[in-house]
Amino acid sequence: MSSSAAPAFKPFNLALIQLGQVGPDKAANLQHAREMILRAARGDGGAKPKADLVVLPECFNSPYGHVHFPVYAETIAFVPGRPYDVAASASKSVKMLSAAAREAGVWLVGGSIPERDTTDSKLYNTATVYSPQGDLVAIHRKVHLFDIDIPGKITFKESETLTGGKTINCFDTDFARVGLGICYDVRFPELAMINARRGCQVLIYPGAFNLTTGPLHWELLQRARAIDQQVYFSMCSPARDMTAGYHAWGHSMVVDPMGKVIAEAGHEEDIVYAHIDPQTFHDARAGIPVTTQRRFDVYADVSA
Ligand SMILES: NC(=O)CC(=O)C(=O)O
Repeated sequence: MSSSAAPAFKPFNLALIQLGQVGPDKAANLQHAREMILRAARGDGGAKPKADLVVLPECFNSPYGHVHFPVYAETIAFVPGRPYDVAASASKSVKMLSAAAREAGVWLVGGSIPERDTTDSKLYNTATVYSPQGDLVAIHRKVHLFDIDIPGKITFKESETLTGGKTINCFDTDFARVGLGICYDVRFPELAMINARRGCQVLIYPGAFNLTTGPLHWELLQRARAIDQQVYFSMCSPARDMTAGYHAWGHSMVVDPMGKVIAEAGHEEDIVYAHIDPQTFHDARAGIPVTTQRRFDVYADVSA
């Protein structure tokens, strides 16, 4: 987590890969993700502007489900602030993502993958981030585990095999400070607030809502976080696959700091592009100055 001043917010192009074909064959998942990263970075062969920052969805290299996490888990052993040797990494996913970011020359939020910690063998749902040089610059372990039980609809218990992360994470690019979360983390405004109060102008959460919670909450939560923190907020989902064990909602989305949805996918494989304009961010904060109207004399500052 950076404690320095955030970089000046500059315009940039964001591309979300709503990845399809995520099946049991990890090598095939990685190969397909790589092709889509290169395609997204190049603006779909020139049809769209080239992307500066590309995002993959939650659990892009493995089927989504607690039984799969131990089988697909990879060790990463990233220590913030220390140089990371991608070539020596045991993670095939890290190697692919690093090479793809470097080849495409883009910042890359590499969705999330099941991760096994090298010291205690605990499993995490972990996002990794790469610079255009292919350096692994940040990770985020999903803090809030997706444990829900809606009778007759959906029961899911990530905590059967996963442990929740303990840190709040962001990274600096040459155009913005970007805060990270993963899926269920969006339901906890504190995480978004802390990253926003630490200077993030953009919050990105790989995610995979489902056919029960997606229609009601996916857009609402993103617009809520965008408005209450006055930031760009974006979630990137896998495409829906009704043959898979988990049916993702899709609808990868980008919301501006006024709460307007500026880009949205359907439920099939797609790449969604959005131009991120800092003026909207500055106008939102100038016009509705909640960032300077907080009453920490009345309630606690959770970001302190
Ligand atoms: N999959 C998740 O982590 C969260 C989700 O689907 C929801 O909150 O709903």
